[in-house]
Parts: sequence; C-alpha cells; structure tokens
Amino acid sequence: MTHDVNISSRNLFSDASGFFTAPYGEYFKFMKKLIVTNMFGPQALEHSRSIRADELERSYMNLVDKAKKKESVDIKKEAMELIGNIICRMSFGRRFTEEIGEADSVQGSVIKSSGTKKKMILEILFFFEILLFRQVEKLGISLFKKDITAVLKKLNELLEKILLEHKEKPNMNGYNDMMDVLLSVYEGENADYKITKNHIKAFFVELIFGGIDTNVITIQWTMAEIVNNPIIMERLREEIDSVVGKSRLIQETDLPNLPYLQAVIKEGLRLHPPVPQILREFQQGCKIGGFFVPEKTKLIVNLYAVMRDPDFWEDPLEFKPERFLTSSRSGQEEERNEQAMKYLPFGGGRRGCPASKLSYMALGTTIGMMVQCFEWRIIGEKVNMDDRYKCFSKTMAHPLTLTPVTRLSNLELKNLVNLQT
Ligand code: HEM
Repeated sequence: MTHDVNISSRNLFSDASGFFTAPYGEYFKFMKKLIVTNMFGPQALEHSRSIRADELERSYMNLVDKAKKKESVDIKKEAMELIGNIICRMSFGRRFTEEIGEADSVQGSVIKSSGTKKKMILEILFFFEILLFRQVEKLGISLFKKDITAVLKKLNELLEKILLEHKEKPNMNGYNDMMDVLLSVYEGENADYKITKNHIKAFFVELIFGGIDTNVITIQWTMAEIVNNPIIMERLREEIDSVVGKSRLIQETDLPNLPYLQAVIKEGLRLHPPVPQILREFQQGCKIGGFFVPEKTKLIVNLYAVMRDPDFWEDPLEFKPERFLTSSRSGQEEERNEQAMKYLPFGGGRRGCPASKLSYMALGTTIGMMVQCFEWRIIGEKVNMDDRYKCFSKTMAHPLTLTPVTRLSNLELKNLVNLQT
C-alpha cells in the first residue's frame, strides 16, 4: 500500500498509554517487535501450542459432560471460557477464571441492570475506558463515573496482583509468558525504549478485552451459520472425519489439510466481522486519486461494507464458504492479490491485527472440535440471526443456546483425549 506509513497512526487520544492507540512512533515499533517475537510470531505460537491444545481438550470435556446431562449450552459462554483461558495463559500464565471473570462481571452487571439507553452509552464508555485505561478521569468524563471507576478499580487491582506475582517468581509457569517479557524490559537497563508500568497494564487490558471478544463473536456467528445450514455442516464433518478421523481430537497441525474448514472460518469473518470499522489518521498531506488530502484527516474504513459490497462479492449476504476455495494453482496468486483489497477482517498494513494467525488457529480448532465431536440441537427450526449493536460491533441479539449430542461412542470419546499428542 503506497500510503501505509502515512496512515499508520490512529491518534485517538494522544496521552493514553495503550498500544492500540499509540501513534506510529518509537513506542509502537518497540512494542510491535516485542509482541511479534514473544507472542504472535510463528516461533512464539509454536511454543504456546500446548496451552491451546490443553484448553481445547478441557472445553471438549466440559461439552461431553453437558451432553451426558442433556444440558443446553450458551455458545458465547463456552467460547468465552476457552478463548479467555488461552489468551490469559499466553499473556500471564493464568486461566480466565475468578478474578478476570469478576472484572468482566462487574462490567456485565452494571450494563445489565441499566435501561436500554443507558446500556448503550455504558457499552461505548466502557470501550473507551478500555482503550484509555486509567485516563478516563483525566479526560473529565463525568457521565456514569461511579460505574466506570468500579470496573477500572477491579482491573487495576488484578493487574497489580499479577505484576507482583511475576516480579516475585519470574517464569513461574516454566516458560516466559508475555508478562515476564514486559517486566524484564521494564526493569532492565538496556532496553531501546523505557516502558512504564502503565504501558504494561494498558497493553494487557487491550489484549483481554480486544482479543477475547473478537474471537467469541466470530465463534457465535459462525456456529449459528453452520447450524442453520445442514449441508455445510455435513460437508465440514465429512472433511474432518476423513482427515482427522474419530480416534483423536482435531489439532492445529491439521488445519492446513482442512481447506473447507478454513473457508468456513473465513466466510464467518467476512459476513460478521467483529471489528466492523477501523480508524486511522493521515500524518501528512498527500494526493489520492487526484484529490488532495490534508494532514490530520481522519480515515474510517468500513470493513463491514467492503466485505458485503455486491461489486466485489457474488451473493454478498449469503454464507457461502466455497467462495474461498481456490480452484486452480495458477489462480491462487491472482486471487490472493484480489482478496488483499476486499477481504479485510484483520485490517491491514503496519497497523493490521498482529493476532490473525493465532485467531485463525483458535477459531479453526474450536469450530472444528464442535463439529467433529457433537451434533447440535436447536429449539425451533432455525437459529434467530437478528443482530444488535454492542458498542461498535454487531453481535447476536439473542443468545445462541444449543444442546450438544455426542457423535462418538463411549470408547471413541475416551480414546479421543487419551491419544492426544
Ligand atoms: C477474530 C479475531 C480478531 C479480529 C477479527 C481482529 C481484528 C482486528 C482489527 C480489524 C484491527 C485493526 C487493524 C487495522 O487498523 O488495520 C485489530 C488490531 C489489533 N488487534 Fe485484533 N482481531 C482479532 C483478534 C485479536 C486477538 C486475539 C488479539 C490479541 C490477543 C488482538 C490484538 C490486536 C492488537 C494489539 C491490535 C492493534 C494493532 C496495532 O495497532 O498495530 N486481536 N484487530
């Protein structure tokens, strides 16, 4: 992209400590290198693979338990636990249990107990609170200050506790998690950039709230689309059965051999992008398509609209994973270039999402496990696909509640976990 560097700042709030809001400068470049090397790059993902496999297995066992008891499950809740555990363990070696759930539920209960209008305002304010972390007071936002302060206080206490634990016992989980890495940079003398404690806290708040919700929203929508389309479900299952079989659980290394599953995930992200718009700012004036764009012009890219544009996509409103199956080898390069311009669920360029590979793997194995191991019963004929705005993204208006029924015999179920590598 010719203008990538020029539009690589968001400049939302100049004094916030976050990574997401950081201008394209020294702090951003320093942190980006650090997180790619230690969390999102190929080698780091290889190191953390066993964490994700372990969490997938726990989630699977939990669903087996629900199936045995003939209980229905809220897919959002299951996905939240699985993805939350993965991201929290990769970040600071802890599962997404009590405390983080508590901070989340303080926020949840404040929102739930509010009327519709207040609910919408609160969701937007909480979004900014996450972006700004501890800057809300400085900005003088007085609306619902008490509610927001309660959530911030909880988060701050939790992060202080985790920081202290890591300070006292570095590598306590037997590996260098992201908190260990950031703490050693914070305490070290020779780092290229002097980060502060607030940088560390703001970074984790963004990871927890940005990273978990995005994956959870995608899992919900994609499962809903599959359950509503039995032909797609059947084709997916045939592919997984023939590649993975029934004697072990799907794993990340299977994904390159499951093109239809990959296509289903991509289609879920196209039709229901959890980040529907991105915001950037032009650092310098420039000419685009014969027009002069002055410096500091804000740029909003409507990913949602681009990925549903009938000029780019055939039957744009239909869930058709086949569109992502590349037909011939010679066409691949051409298709890749074309898609880089119209398929943007993770944004793009220097400020594109650094966690796209991690997310494709987490989404692929989660949806893959749900399809490989269970039939899903719904109440009524079809899942209700109504949506609603939650802050800036479109989520399902009604909970996706499904009842899992195991597809496998008792013996197969038992072996599935024992034979995991
Ligand atoms: C389905 C999953 C996800 C989607 C669709 C998604 C999408 C996005 C998008 C659209 C952006 C803005 C890109 C741009 O401006 O061009 C972004 C940025 C970002 N995402 Fe994600 N994201 C996902 C998961 C995650 C996860 C799991 C994490 C971390 C654990 C994460 C961390 C970040 C960070 C740190 C940024 C800021 C990057 C920067 O400013 O350079 N995302 N994401």
